[in-house]
Amino acid sequence: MAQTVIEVRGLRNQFGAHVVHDGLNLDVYRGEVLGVVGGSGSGKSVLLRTIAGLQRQAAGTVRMLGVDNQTATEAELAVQSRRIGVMFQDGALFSSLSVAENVELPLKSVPRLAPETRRALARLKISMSGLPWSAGDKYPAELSGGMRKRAGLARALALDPEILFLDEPTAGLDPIGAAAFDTLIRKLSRTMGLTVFLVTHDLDTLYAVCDRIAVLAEKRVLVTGPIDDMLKVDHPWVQEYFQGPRARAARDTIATRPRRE
Ligand SMILES: Nc1ncnc2c1ncn2[C@@H]1O[C@H](COP(=O)(O)OP(=O)(O)OP(=O)(O)O)[C@@H](O)[C@H]1O
Repeated sequence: MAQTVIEVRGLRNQFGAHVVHDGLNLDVYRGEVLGVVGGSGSGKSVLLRTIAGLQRQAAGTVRMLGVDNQTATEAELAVQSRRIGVMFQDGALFSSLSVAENVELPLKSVPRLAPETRRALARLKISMSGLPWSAGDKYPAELSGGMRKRAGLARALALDPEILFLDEPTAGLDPIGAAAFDTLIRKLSRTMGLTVFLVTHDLDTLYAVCDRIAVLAEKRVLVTGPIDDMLKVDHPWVQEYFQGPRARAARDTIATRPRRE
């Protein structure tokens, strides 16, 4: 039986009178890649931020890695935050720091880690993210969008997280760069046993990378399941998204692309 690493129950999020989530339930299992989809403004990023501890819910419970975010102590939340990694759309790097310095930053929270070990670990994560060794000395402004994303990924992986949160990892990448990023995510999840919470609009990514999909609509998780199950869901947005011409193209693409375990 798969272990639940994220358990969300009765979640409510709102900004003033604008209710984004209401009665939202979700389970995420250890080692899976969960793709979170939904229309623009359906609350995918807000859900990611709430689970990752970057913002507090108005009501409901969020339990991650056995820690309830409302009853946990500050110390427990600090330990929990070191067990997850978050990669934002544009990498969210500090522009005044080199890539290596950006990746080293989370490692500074590890007590008694010698500076040379920290540097070596940062370089390791940079190469795991598919960047050349030399990229470590570059500043974010000197990198392409795709390289910045990989640098953001390297930083998210710095502390060997158990859960990786990715917000639109392939947005803005050309199709070849996006496919390469999909392959990298799949490889990392399989080799490191990572659980991945992946917010995306990219149908190719859903087909290539995700074990299960969660669809956000009507302020909650409408349905979860493997991508093939989505074709049977009787809901206008789900049908339009998963049965439209782009979905058909993604299915055809993936049929000709070997899925790497
Ligand atoms: N800090 C905030 N203050 C006020 N409203 C917010 C805030 N953050 C998000 N919202 C609102 O919450 C709703 C959900 O936003 P969110 O960014 O989660 O959507 P999304 O599903 O990720 O959308 P997209 O696919 O367009 O990125 C939106 O209507 C947004 O305007």
